[in-house]
Amino acid sequence: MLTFALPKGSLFKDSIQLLQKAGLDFSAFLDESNRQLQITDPTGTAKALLVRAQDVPVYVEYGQAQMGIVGEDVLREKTPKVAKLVDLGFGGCRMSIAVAQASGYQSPLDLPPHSRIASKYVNCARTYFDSIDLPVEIIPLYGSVELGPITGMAEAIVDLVSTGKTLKDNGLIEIEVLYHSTARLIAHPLSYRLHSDRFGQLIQQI
Ligand SMILES: Nc1ncnc2c1ncn2[C@@H]1O[C@H](COP(=O)(O)OP(=O)(O)OP(=O)(O)O)[C@@H](O)[C@H]1O
Ligand SMILES: O=P(O)(O)OC[C@H]1O[C@H](OP(=O)(O)OP(=O)(O)O)[C@H](O)[C@@H]1O
Repeated sequence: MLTFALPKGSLFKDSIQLLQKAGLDFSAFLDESNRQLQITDPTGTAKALLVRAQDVPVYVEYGQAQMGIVGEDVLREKTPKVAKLVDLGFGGCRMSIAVAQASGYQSPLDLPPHSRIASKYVNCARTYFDSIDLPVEIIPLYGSVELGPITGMAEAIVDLVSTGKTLKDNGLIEIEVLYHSTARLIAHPLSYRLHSDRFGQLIQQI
């Protein structure tokens, strides 16, 4: 039986709908009274695990799930050993650097050396600032990263932007886009090679 790791949160509903179009029904996860974290499709041919977005590649890398759906941002941050199969087109957002509008910074190069940068994406942030040779202190956070510059804890943030509303409502502006991200279908590399027919059929349907 094929097992999928599906992300809770922003990508959840689109992931369920996509698999429904491919003939796999995991809509039981949409029922909020159901607290099961693992369900089997009514056809009995596939199973899904409901996990945090950041944990999807972990289940796929370790082989507990043969396939998963996860944002490109998580793949760049975690660099897991998984096969990247298809750009699914939903979950569009960008990884950006933002600062308080009042700070006057218009480019990352305006940031003073040893600035503090708050982020959930510490590796993406580190890679970018290394690439421009600017020494910075990265402050790891787990959410509400926009509070970094507002409270004065950090000069800038590296975070996802989609509509831009969170930045706007908190008086922040984007000064650089690091990359664009959408949801990806990923697979356990060995399973993908061993079951290429089944995977190929499913990818066609998706
Ligand atoms: N505002 C957004 N608009 C569109 N896609 C987004 C947005 N924020 C995040 N995403 C995409 O959805 C994925 C999951 O994000 P989500 O916010 O649900 O989880 P998370 O906050 O990163 O994880 P967790 O809540 O488990 O810590 C991200 O990795 C990204 O690819
Ligand atoms: O540009 P927008 O459409 O406003 O979306 C951007 C917001 O979405 C994500 O936050 P999320 O909802 O995942 O919250 P968290 O990072 O604080 O957990 C991201 O970290 C931004 O805060």
